[in-house]
Amino acid sequence: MPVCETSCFLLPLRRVARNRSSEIEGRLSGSKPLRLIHSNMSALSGQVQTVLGPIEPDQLGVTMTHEHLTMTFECCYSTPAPGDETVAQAPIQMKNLFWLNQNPYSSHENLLLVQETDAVREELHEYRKAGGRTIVENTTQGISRDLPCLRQLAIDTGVHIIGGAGFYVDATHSEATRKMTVEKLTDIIVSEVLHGADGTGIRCGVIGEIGCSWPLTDSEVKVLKATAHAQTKLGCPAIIHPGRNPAAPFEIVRILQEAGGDISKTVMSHLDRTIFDNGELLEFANLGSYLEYDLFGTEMLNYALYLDVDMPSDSQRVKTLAFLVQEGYEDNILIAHDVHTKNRLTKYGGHGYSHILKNIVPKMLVRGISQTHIDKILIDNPKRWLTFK
Ligand SMILES: CC(=O)NCCS(=O)(=O)O
Repeated sequence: MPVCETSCFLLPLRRVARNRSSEIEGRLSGSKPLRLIHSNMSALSGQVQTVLGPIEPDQLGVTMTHEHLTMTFECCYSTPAPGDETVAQAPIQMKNLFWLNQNPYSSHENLLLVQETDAVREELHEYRKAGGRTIVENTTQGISRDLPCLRQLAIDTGVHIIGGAGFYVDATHSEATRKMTVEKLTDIIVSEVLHGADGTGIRCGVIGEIGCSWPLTDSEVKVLKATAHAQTKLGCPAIIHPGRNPAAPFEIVRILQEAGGDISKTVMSHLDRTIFDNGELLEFANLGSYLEYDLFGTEMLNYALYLDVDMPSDSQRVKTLAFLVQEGYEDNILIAHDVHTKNRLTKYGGHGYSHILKNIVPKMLVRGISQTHIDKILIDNPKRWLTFK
């Protein structure tokens, strides 16, 4: 298990060599052949790849960079506290919603966002009305990725949806995945972007969310290296789910860098529940990845997936964003809700996919984050990240 001492997290950023030739061929939606002439150049260069095909970056508009529209999260089921078994097994109902919001991972039913496509479709219409245009759907192998469903939702709602290539955390890796070499994993990720995933022909437009535990497992390290190799070949965006420890994002960046990854096109997700010290946050920000606060709407006392963590409130998240802007990192910030359980949907009394646009943006303005900075966070930064090199 590669556990790293603090000193190895402080390696300087390295420039990635990007001039190796490659002869990889792929096919764009509708069967146009795609040839990678140089390692980081393809027919996708300068474009963004949605589940309906490539689009111009200017079409993206307001973008949530970390959501799920259909997935299962049974890998993170948490046994209910003694005495809570009955409520945990009851169908979701009004009188249980407070309990559910405090214990979202202790109800099996709540972990099946996959059952809520109609509700999600309605929410996407609301999202468009609120000014939203694009969603990056981060569901990867292991948590029931369903690209045909994403494609249908994009057609039904007009929201641009970008699918994710690669693998979630080790607990969801199959034995076959765990046995794969880095080269094989790289081939799979590259193919999911160039040819389509899960035998569908629907192409992913980002790598990730790539799942990491704390400590990292051997299989996760291989997937990280494969992510870096695929990114080098494709010049594409990547997004990482770090393990629940402040050292995790540093270690992951080091592994990606050493494997030739492009940190400037990589998002570190879930910083809300990962790095709490402002000094440490600035140290991490200096490494050059995008800094994602993607748990907006999640407010709970006991975070069952790691009880040591005090989950911040939305007000505290906004305060951290204001701090990062004040420190000059406005070009690196991304935000989202990471809806991944039923209780987060408005159908179940949750905040839905429009909470940031309806409630958080006004709060950001009140706390001194200017409209120009908000536009960077919601439009310009996602566009830069999602555009293939
Ligand atoms: C789907 C997913 O990975 N969500 C993240 C949940 S966590 O609590 O931030 O780890």
